[in-house]
Formats: sequence, C-alpha cells, structure tokens
Amino acid sequence: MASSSGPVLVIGAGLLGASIGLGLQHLGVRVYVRDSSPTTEAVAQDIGAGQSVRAVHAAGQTLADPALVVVAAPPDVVSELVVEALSDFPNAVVIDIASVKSAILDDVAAAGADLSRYVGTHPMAGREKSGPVAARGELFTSMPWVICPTETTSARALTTAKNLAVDLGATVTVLDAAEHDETVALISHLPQVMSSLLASRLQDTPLHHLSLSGQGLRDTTRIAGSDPALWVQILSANARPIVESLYEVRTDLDRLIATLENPTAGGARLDIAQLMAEGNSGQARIPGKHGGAPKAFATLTVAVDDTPGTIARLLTEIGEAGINLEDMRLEHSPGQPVGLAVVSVDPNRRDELVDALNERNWKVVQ
Ligand SMILES: NC(=O)c1ccc[n+]([C@@H]2O[C@H](COP(=O)([O-])OP(=O)(O)OC[C@H]3O[C@@H](n4cnc5c(N)ncnc54)[C@H](O)[C@@H]3O)[C@@H](O)[C@H]2O)c1
Ligand SMILES: O=C(O)C(=O)C[C@]1(C(=O)O)C=C[C@@H](O)C=C1
Repeated sequence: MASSSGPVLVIGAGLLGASIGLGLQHLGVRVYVRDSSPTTEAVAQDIGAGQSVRAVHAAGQTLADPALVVVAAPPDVVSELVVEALSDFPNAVVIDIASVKSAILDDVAAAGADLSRYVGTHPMAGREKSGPVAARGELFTSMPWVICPTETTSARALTTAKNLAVDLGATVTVLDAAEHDETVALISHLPQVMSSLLASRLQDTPLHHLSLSGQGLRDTTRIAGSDPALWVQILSANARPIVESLYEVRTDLDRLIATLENPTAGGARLDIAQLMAEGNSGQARIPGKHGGAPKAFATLTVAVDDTPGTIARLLTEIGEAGINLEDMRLEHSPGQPVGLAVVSVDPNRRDELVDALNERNWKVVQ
C-alpha cells in the first residue's frame, strides 16, 4: 500500500513526470498531470500517468486540492513553477525533481516563497529519451533518490518527499543541495559530457567504418543521445563543479597525449599501464546494483533471431524458469540476421538457466 496520499499534481508530464504519474497510479494514488504542451498532457493521460488538468476543466469539473505537487519540468522553469505552486496550493507540499539543486533553491528562496513546504529532490534514474512515451512506472525501482531538505523544511514536507520516493521503489539519500551538485557533477554530468564529446568524434566517420562498432562504443555513447535542450540547462546550472572535474580530465588527457606522442620512450608503457589501471580501480568502485555491495554476475550469451517478439519470448522464458535476470545487453553482428543477447544472472543459477534454455531450443553460444 502506498504511503503517499493523493491527489498528486505533476507539472511537466514528460519522461520523469509521466513515470512518476504511472508509478503512483499503479499504486492507486490519484494523479493529475499538467504540461505546457496540450499534446504532451493528453499523451500522458492516454498512457495512464494521470488525469489531464485540461480535460478536468473541459469537463466543467474542478481540481481536487493536491496534497503534493511534483514539478517535473526542465530546470530553467522549475523555480518559477515551484513558487507558483506554493502560492496556488497553500496546503500542498511542493517538490521538484530537477537534476540541479542549489540554483533552484536559491531562486525559490529569493522569491520569498514558503520554504517550509518545499523540498528539492533528484531521482538518480532516467533515460536518454524525453517525453511521456518513453515513461516507465518502474523507472525508479531500486534506484537512488536524493532529497535535499534545508533548515526550514517542515517534517511533513520531508516525510512526503521520502514517502513518494519509497512508494516508487527508490532508495532515499539525504544530502544538502551543495553536496548534491558537487556529487552529480562527477557521477552524472561528467559522464554525459564525456559521452557527447566521444560521440561527436563520429560525425564524419564513414558508415562502413561505424558498422564495425562493437559493444564498447555503444556502452560509452548511449547517453550521447540525450536531449540537448535539457542538458544545456543542467550543465550551465552546475557549471562550477563540472569545470573542476574537466580540469582533472584535461590533466589526464595532456599526460596521455604526451606519452603517446613518444610511445617508445623510457617509462611510456608504464605510464599507459598506470592510466589504464587507474581506470580499472575507479570502475571497480561503482556498485553493481544500487544500494548493495558490488556483485559479480555470471553471463551467458544466447543467439537470437532478429525478428519481432524474439527478445520478449526469451525474457518470458527466463522468467518461467524462475531465474532473476540481473542485466541484459544486445550485440549485433554487422550484416547478420541474428543478434546476441548477453544475459547476466546469479552465478549459482547459471547452469540451471543454460539447461532450461537448451530444453526450450534456444541456442546458448557461450
Ligand atoms: N531525463 C532524465 O534522465 C532525468 C533524470 C532525473 C531528473 N530529471 C529532471 O527531470 C525534469 C524533467 O526531465 P525529463 O527528462 O522528464 O524532460 P522531458 O522533456 O521529457 O519533460 C519535461 C516536460 O516539461 C514540460 N514543460 C516545460 N515547461 C513547462 C511549464 N512551464 N509548465 C508545465 N510543463 C512544462 C515539457 O513540455 C515537457 O513535457 C528535469 O528537470 C530534469 O533535470 C531528468
Ligand atoms: O541512464 C541515463 O540515461 C542517465 O544518465 C540518467 C541520469 C544519470 O546520470 O544517472 C541522468 C541525469 C539525471 O539527472 C539523472 C539520471
């Protein structure tokens, strides 16, 4: 049962707003969705993320007073929407979920709004896609959700924000806004910048070269597909800590360039090995699954026909074998009508899954 009580008004019914709406409605919490785009608002209603505010008004009905307002619009407009919501709904707790926190808090405070009912938050879950069509009610399951209260935040506002995160399956971490911004500069904003910079190198690469790309390039460029309009706002609102990280990257890049300019010089190979080893040790520190200690999963590779519905059938049959899928990625061989599904599972259940898939005539290749 949900701890959140409705109605919840979600302002900004895109990827994040509609995902929150979907998750809450699934728990039986009543949600309204509002968006500056009438079409987005209608789509969010159609996918089940909540009742469109325009549709409520068009039916001559009035909106029930929301207990919680979630501002899920792009960072640039969040503070004005928070201030407006605090004034329009004097009994509601108002939260936002933007990817930057200090600038928004400063603007809300500068507007003289009632800070006791406002909490800045940030779910550390998302996708490289925008809009309600990409929304998923399970987006937040087992993912961190940062909550940034201030000295003036009321106990009710803090509890309401925590309940929302927990209801949607997330794990709550409390940080102040400055520590949040410094942290995400390194673990979220720098990765986005590096992925975009890398992918921008590919703009003039001939297609027959790109068609040779393996999983490495796909892994490192997935988020380069993110919405530029959103990231302009995120990067410019958190510029200082991002610049600090970029200086450190520049030092490493200068070091690598100098070494590779003379790769046979004494000590050059050791320096390259050190840079790679430093990467190994940083990468090993990233927890495998959120909230728990890093865990090594066993993988197995299944050849799958490149036909509609095959992956869905594979996932269903893994589920029917009673084995929890921890991760999965798809690899494609250029020009081949088959793909490779690389499936990660508990090492103790791997052999059992291989047997179950073989019995069902799947081709387990590794
Ligand atoms: N995309 C992610 O991975 C991610 C993850 C965590 C947090 N966030 C944060 O969530 C927020 C929304 O991001 P998103 O990815 O859902 O973007 P999105 O583009 O999918 O959705 C944003 C929606 O806000 C609407 N909007 C814009 N101005 C508005 C206004 N004045 N009033 C009402 N609606 C308005 C847009 O029409 C759009 O539908 C951002 O603040 C972002 O920083 C994003
Ligand atoms: O997986 C992704 O698409 C993301 O990068 C999501 C991600 C992240 O860095 O983790 C991106 C920005 C948001 O503010 C929160 C989540």
